[in-house]
Amino acid sequence: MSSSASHGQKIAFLGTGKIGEALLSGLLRAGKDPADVMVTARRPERAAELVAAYGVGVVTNAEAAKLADTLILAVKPQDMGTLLEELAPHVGTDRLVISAAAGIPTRWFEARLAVGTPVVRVMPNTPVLVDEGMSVISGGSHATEAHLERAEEIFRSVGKALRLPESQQDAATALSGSGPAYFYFLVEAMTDAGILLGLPRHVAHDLIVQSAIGASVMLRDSGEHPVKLREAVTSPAGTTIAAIRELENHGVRAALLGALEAARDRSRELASGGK
Ligand SMILES: NC(=O)C1=CN([C@@H]2O[C@H](COP(=O)(O)OP(=O)(O)OC[C@H]3O[C@@H](n4cnc5c(N)ncnc54)[C@H](O)[C@@H]3O)[C@@H](O)[C@H]2O)C=CC1
Ligand SMILES: O=C(O)[C@@H]1CCC=N1
Repeated sequence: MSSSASHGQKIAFLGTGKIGEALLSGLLRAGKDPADVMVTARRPERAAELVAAYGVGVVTNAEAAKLADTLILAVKPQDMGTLLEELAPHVGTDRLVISAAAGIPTRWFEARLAVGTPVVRVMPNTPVLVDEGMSVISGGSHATEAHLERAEEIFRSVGKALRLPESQQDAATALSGSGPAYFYFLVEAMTDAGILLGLPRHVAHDLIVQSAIGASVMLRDSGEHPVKLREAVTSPAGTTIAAIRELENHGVRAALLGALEAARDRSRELASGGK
């Protein structure tokens, strides 16, 4: 991973909840100087926690706009309207505004910021906490190649970053933004299945988690199609095909198609910071 994430540039996190803190910790691990990082927080106790854990500065949203070169907005889509009202008068067009919010398009920010302010939309995911994030990046109408590279440098320091047209952001949100949750859900359900089969919970957990890690590394590194990898596990008249038949009988594939479509649709609904 890069050890020079936006070297010397000052970065502010506006909203330091789950994803904001995950990104913050990743940037610091990648070598970013805490003196160049600031956060904003609504509650003083939260601010104190972040200072104690990371040694970064705490500022107000307006101060962040004045002090930081790059502003990473990581509040809920529903809170973005209030944040922008507070922030917009202080953001110069020489700042880069990066939004990590689901759904909200760059044009929504551009309409609220001074004309010409560069905006980049990014959909990261929580594995940025372990430097295995997947971040999808799209530029708004005033974002130059240099702005996109600055955003890429930040998000590459905590995993992979991929540029996609903004029209594909809602789909990317459904796949990689929410994606880790689907795997956790599966692991949780399969651990319960282990309990049903009589294994102690910690044993079931360890068996499934290591299987997930092994399968993930093979998916990434083997160059094989997932169907091939599954076929290699599925012995004739064996155990795996008995399980696969149950999954097919219960429409798990169709459920996944429907689930990701629902996530994509919800992202679209959040386009205006909706409820
Ligand atoms: N959690 C995830 O896996 C991912 C979340 N996102 C996006 O990141 C954003 C944040 O999501 P989470 O971290 O899950 O939510 P969260 O609720 O954990 O964090 C949001 C934080 O923003 C703070 N906040 C709200 N208004 C503020 C304001 N005006 N000034 C300063 N701080 C303020 C809240 O106090 C809270 O700490 C959302 O827009 C979401 O769509 C994107 C990718 C993945
Ligand atoms: O659930 C959400 O809305 C956020 C966006 C992607 C992952 N978490």
